[in-house]
Amino acid sequence: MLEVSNLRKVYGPDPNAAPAVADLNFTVAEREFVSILGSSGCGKTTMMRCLSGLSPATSGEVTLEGRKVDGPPKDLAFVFQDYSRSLLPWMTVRRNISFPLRYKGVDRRAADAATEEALDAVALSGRGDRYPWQLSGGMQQRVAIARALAYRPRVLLMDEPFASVDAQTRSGLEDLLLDVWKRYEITVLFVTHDIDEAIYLGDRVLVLRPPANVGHEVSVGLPRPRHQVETKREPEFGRLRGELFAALEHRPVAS
Ligand SMILES: Nc1ncnc2c1ncn2[C@@H]1O[C@H](COP(=O)(O)OP(=O)(O)OP(=O)(O)O)[C@@H](O)[C@H]1O
Repeated sequence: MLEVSNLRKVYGPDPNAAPAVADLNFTVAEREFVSILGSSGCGKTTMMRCLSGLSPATSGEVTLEGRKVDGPPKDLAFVFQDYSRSLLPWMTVRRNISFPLRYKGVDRRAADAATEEALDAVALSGRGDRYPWQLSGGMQQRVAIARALAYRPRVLLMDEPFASVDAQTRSGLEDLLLDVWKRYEITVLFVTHDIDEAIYLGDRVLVLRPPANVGHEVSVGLPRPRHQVETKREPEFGRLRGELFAALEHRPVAS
């Protein structure tokens, strides 16, 4: 459903300058969960901005269900790392979630219903009247996820969304994400620095090498539903971790 073909992105006016993304090709199937790993500065955020239509590609293209992405598609939502900047502090949690829906033209009743359902999905039903700054970091990130879900996207792009929360909150958010991914039947692209998180969540893991292109790819055959302790104890989990670690280090990958 999502196809990236020969994507290239060069910042600045000189097209011959070093690209942030070059020769990037991959496809994502409907309802697939694809994790993306890559070293710092290799171009992951740039790639996500091109996929979301927020940043124009220098060449190549991204298509979503056969249609070229040349601006933010209405079927797509994104959640970024910095929730403190993505939520509007002067609006209540409920308004933060419903605002994009109203902006999209959804009528008030439907927007309110979608907002309540999304709040419930992220276990924040009782917090709709709070302001973001009255919530913990993990709760704020759940609001950002609820906002994306209420929007009813078919594709969800997430750029290191759990990087700024503590380890325990993070595992809770991972399981919440897997739950809503299944329930809402969405397609997810999830950028992370964390090898374990990439394996735990994904159907597939892509390793980007600078300038962002797919240097290695693994399919994750671990059964679902996944379990934070049991899944990570599986020998296959350990094998994948070793393979991805070597791929990130640009070492030959043992098969
Ligand atoms: N707006 C910009 N203008 C110019 N260069 C940029 C801009 N944004 C990013 N870059 C450059 O593009 C390259 C890739 O950056 P990008 O933020 O996409 O990497 P990343 O893999 O997401 O990094 P990190 O994991 O540290 O967030 C870097 O060399 C960066 O300096």
